[in-house]
Amino acid sequence: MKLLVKAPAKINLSLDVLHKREDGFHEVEMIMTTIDLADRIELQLIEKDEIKIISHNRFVPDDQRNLAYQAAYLLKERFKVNKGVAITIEKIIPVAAGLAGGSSDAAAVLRGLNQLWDLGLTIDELAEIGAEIGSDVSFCVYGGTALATGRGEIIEELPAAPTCWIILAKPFIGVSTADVYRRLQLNRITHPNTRAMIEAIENGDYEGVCSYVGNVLEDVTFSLHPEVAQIKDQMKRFGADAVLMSGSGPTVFGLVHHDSRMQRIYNGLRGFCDQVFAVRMLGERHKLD
Ligand SMILES: C[C@](O)(CO)[C@H](O)COP(=O)(O)OP(=O)(O)OC[C@H]1O[C@@H](n2ccc(N)nc2=O)[C@H](O)[C@@H]1O
Ligand SMILES: Nc1ncnc2c1ncn2[C@@H]1O[C@H](COP(=O)(O)OP(=O)(O)OP(=O)(O)O)[C@@H](O)[C@H]1O
Repeated sequence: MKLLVKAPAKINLSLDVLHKREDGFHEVEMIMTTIDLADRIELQLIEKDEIKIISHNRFVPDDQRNLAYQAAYLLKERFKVNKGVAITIEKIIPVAAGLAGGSSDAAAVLRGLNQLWDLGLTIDELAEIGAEIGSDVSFCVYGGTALATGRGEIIEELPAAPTCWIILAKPFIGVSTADVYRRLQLNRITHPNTRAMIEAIENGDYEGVCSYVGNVLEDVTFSLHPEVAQIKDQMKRFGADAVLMSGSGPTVFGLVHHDSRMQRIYNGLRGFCDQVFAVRMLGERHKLD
């Protein structure tokens, strides 16, 4: 038996850090939304009682370091499943890019194996299990648009953000999320206005969304990799309505309303970025069926 599951990337429309916690993680307030840039995951039941990862991307581990493996392992152990699965990952989302590629693969495996192994878990239960794998996995289990708090695993659904083009530009570098959080200087933060962003989303106010984007991790990554700040400046100069780094970076995204301007920015960036995409937001939560 075989199942195909989509694993969409996320962007952070805003990312605030409130304080550092006793457990070493940071207390965050993030507005996240899924976008139409997705890995494709194929799950196939196999005879042998093992978890097999197949990926043709040299940056993606094919063993227990893979978050998709960890998702399958958690379900298998917890629910005493004695069936094997082969997980083939067709990687479309850039790796270590701030787009939650690995987390989304793990979330897709949780949703898919819930079906394939007939576990009958609710989406909330899957999200709770996801939090054991990584802070972004719970959000990825749900998808859509949400406020994420705690270390990122407490999810409150929001209405879909006003629709527009998302232009993504990733320079040829990877960023370590742990390193960026470690270097963050909490006393130097200018906090984004998360409440105003939520209100703008609830009112379908595109200009409001554009004016309240903010990410406190930007300055850390900019100081480590000045080319990320340069891409942000370029995208602004080409005329994006709002520009922000996603997560811990290095991917920078621009919000753009008009098709013609999207095309101009896309063409302009392709000259000097490793990867450039123009996609839409997904808007809707995943459905379990
Ligand atoms: C930057 C974001 O991607 C924004 O969505 C997330 O906050 C990070 O999510 P993630 O990559 O799933 O993070 P995890 O795999 O749970 O953690 C990676 C490392 O980032 C740091 N980390 C992560 C989340 C958080 N709220 N505080 C942290 O300090 C911790 O050092 C942790 O060891
Ligand atoms: N399924 C996977 N896809 C990609 N990378 C994975 C996967 N599983 C584990 N990894 C490892 O995780 C590291 C970070 O990759 P990932 O693409 O998930 O980062 P990210 O998009 O920055 O994540 P986030 O936005 O959640 O911080 C990679 O360098 C890779 O070694």
